Amino acid sequence: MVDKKLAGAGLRGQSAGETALCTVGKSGSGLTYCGYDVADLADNASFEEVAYLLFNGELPTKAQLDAYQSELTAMRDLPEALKQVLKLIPASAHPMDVMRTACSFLGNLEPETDFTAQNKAANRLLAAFPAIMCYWYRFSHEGVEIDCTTDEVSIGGHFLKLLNGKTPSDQHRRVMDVSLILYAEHEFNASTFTARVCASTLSDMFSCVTGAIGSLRGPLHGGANEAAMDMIQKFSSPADAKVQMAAMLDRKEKIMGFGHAVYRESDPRNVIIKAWSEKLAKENGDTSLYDISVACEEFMWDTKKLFCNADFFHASAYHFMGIPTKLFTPIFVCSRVTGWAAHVMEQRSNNRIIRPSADYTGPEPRKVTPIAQR
Ligand SMILES: CC(=O)SCCNC(=O)CCNC(=O)[C@H](O)C(C)(C)COP(=O)(O)OP(=O)(O)OC[C@H]1O[C@@H](n2cnc3c(N)ncnc32)[C@H](O)[C@@H]1OP(=O)(O)O
Ligand SMILES: O=C([O-])CC(=O)C(=O)O
Repeated sequence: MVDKKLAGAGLRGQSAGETALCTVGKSGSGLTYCGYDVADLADNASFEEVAYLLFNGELPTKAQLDAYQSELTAMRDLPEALKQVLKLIPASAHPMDVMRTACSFLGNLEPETDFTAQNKAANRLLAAFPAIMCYWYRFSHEGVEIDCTTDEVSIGGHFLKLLNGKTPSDQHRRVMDVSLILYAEHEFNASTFTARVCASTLSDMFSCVTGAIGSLRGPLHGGANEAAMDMIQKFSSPADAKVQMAAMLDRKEKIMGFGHAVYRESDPRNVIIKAWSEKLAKENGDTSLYDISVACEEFMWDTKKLFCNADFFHASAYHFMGIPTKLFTPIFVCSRVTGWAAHVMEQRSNNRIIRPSADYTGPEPRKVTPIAQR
């Protein structure tokens, strides 16, 4: 019998194509990238190794990784014209709109002229996104025009240094690295499917990624980490969290950061980022927000059998590292661009335009009544 939750609207439970990139809810802990368990990658690899894996199908050797990191580092700076555009975007804009506009604009300046340039386009976006986010944020919020290059080797460290203007701790660098690994790829989720649909028309990489950013922005998808933060900050204690969440459920509100379209009992990314959130809370000497988050997790499981997805403990973990809440979902972009681009490449390698059918529910065929008689 078909699981009710995996049937019905939203194409739930239906296969919409093939992929060699990822399994969700199948083997190992429930999430694999090119055959590697995400927990194994989070323990034993860097985000750049994962990006290389997604783009090439195999983990790099040390020499390949060094070359790849050098290539990415050289692509970090932003063109002057893009900086000018970023300066025009007001502080009141949502950073996801900034990411979408900047991605699209970079596609005007450095178009992917043909598909032989797809790796270059993907790597350019991967290298440039942290600077795009931080250049706009620091100019619009602090009036500072930052240098978009840093001496940080990792993308996570580079982002933290651009954001704070100082060298991050090893611990914060590592948490960012793990976070970027956890968010990198997730099969046919809404934003990746957007990218694949766009790719299936033989469109360019920048258009595919721009569309994907728009899909990730919503609170039912990547926007949930920001929404979860807004929610937990309103709770004054674990007991208050439970009272307020019960009221939210009575009002039939969705609790952001809980539930999943595919996983049924847990999201394997949660246990990993939750452990880092706890470590960071202790390091900060204030575990109250972590304790509130744990109370939310217990309450949702006890009352609704709903579990934390990848987004929930990312909220407190990022918060403990001093990252502004509105940048939470853009960080997801900095990571998921690897999965999106890998899927675009995969779609192109065996393409047929994605064009499903619809079940018609409208009126029976009828004749146009002349406008004067309607
Ligand atoms: C990285 C990511 O993108 S992970 C997802 C991030 N999104 C969120 O955290 C937003 C909150 N969660 C949700 O809205 C949903 O769980 C989704 C969008 C992730 C999945 O949606 P669906 O596949 O439709 O969920 P599912 O079929 O499991 O829902 C089962 C029931 O639980 C309810 N439910 C699911 N999640 C939640 C939630 N977070 N809060 C309250 N109720 C929920 C549904 O409304 C549904 O109730 P019903 O049977 O009375 O209609
Ligand atoms: O798979 C999904 O539907 C959403 C998700 O967890 C992700 O994109 O990481």
